[in-house]
Amino acid sequence: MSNVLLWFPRVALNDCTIEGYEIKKGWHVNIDATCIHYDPDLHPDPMQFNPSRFDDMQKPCSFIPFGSGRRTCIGMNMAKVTLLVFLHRLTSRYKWTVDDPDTSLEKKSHIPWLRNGCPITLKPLNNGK
Ligand code: HEM
Repeated sequence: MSNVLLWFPRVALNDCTIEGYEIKKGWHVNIDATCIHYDPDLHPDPMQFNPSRFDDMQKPCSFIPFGSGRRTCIGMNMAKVTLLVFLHRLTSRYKWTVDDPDTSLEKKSHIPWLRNGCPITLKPLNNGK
């Protein structure tokens, strides 16, 4: 599962131990969202495009595309609504034809892409109105 921000930083306010790792006060810690999103223990078969995986309750902090905690993305809800409207328009007003059915992925700078670039053809339904 791809995420926009690959990792985000935090500064430890106190000495602490997380899962056996000692972290000293003042250390800069990067939360590696990419690593979390590709962990097969959290997301079985993580390279598979499977929106139904979100039907089940997720373990806390296992899916963090908008970050987590006090500095969570303040645009999260705006982004979700914008994407909802955008996708609704694309799916309800156009007929989609996938030009190349190959679903294999390749990685570019840690981010997985469809190898074929996902060529599709959109034809407006009802003249796009
Ligand atoms: C799909 C769209 C977006 C994604 C995936 C995204 C992702 C993120 C992530 C991962 C962070 C860091 C959170 C953290 O450190 O815990 C962040 C921070 C932030 N985002 Fe977004 N973002 C998106 C859209 C937006 C939009 C639309 C806005 C504004 C209209 C926005 C404004 C901000 C701001 C101001 C912060 C800094 C918050 C802080 O440090 O307190 N983002 N975003």
